[in-house]
Amino acid sequence: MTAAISITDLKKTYSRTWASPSFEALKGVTLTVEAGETFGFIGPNGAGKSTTIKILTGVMSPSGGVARLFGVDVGAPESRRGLGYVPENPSLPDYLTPFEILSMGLELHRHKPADARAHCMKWLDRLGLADVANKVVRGFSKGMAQRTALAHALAVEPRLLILDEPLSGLDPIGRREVVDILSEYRQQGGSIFLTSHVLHDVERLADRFGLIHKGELRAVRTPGELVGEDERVLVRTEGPALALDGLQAEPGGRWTVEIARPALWETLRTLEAAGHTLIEVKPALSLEAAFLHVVKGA
Ligand SMILES: Nc1ncnc2c1ncn2[C@@H]1O[C@H](COP(=O)(O)OP(=O)(O)OP(=O)(O)O)[C@@H](O)[C@H]1O
Repeated sequence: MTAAISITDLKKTYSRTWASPSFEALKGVTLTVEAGETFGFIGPNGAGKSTTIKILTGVMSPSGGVARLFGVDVGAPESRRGLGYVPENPSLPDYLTPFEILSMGLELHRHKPADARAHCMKWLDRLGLADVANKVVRGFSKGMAQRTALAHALAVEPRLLILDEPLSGLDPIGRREVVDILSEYRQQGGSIFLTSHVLHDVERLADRFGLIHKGELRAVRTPGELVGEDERVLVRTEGPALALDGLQAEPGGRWTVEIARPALWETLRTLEAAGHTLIEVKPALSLEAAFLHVVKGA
């Protein structure tokens, strides 16, 4: 089957301006995202994530290499057939309503559901926007704008969703809802390419992660591989204060401590002896830990 995304030796150099020298933002990235796969593109600020997405979506051209969507070079407009794209800060026409924006999306993509009105309302409702469906988007919060852009992308029933930091403007409940919606899309066979600074946000969603740093793809891993590589665990408890290295207070008498895996049982015994109740133990799958580990080992 043709890959949803195939990128070979992709390069981007931003040309010199009066204020700054030329800059190599992508130094030859190669990766493949299979149809039906969810790929998390993870990296710190300035790593080259948005540059990659802008090339994939035809917003800018590469300086070298090849990128294809479903086998079609991204330079050709046909490559964007069936593509749903949500940029990091979606700029919506602020004189339109969410309903009008979704309706326009259907027209542009020539997507003709049996009842277009009901179809748009279904997606607005799904993204928690039914109450504001007919209000102009001027004055919407970043989260609401992001939800509108996501509803717009999903309403065209895309075969590929490209999402730049889709969770960044959302509160924790919003994040969970959007992760659920994306999981559903994925279960129905959709392909997703999404970026994030925060591994934790996408850990439930992605089949594989690509770790990008300074314009280079340092590693591609499954969540299982990352957890296996991570030798640190996070313990959360509730109870009285005690002297324990690295123990940090959270609101409401709760505590967290990140420790090396071999120290787990001893730490648990210490916390239990101090009268603590265990809330959770989980791999300390922080971006930093996983990323440093992989980069060091690469
Ligand atoms: N138009 C531009 N001109 C010059 N340099 C640019 C331009 N756009 C991006 N860059 C630089 O290219 C590098 C990669 O930027 P990019 O936006 O792709 O990173 P990112 O991984 O998406 O980061 P963030 O998480 O902050 O969005 C950064 O150092 C950035 O400053």
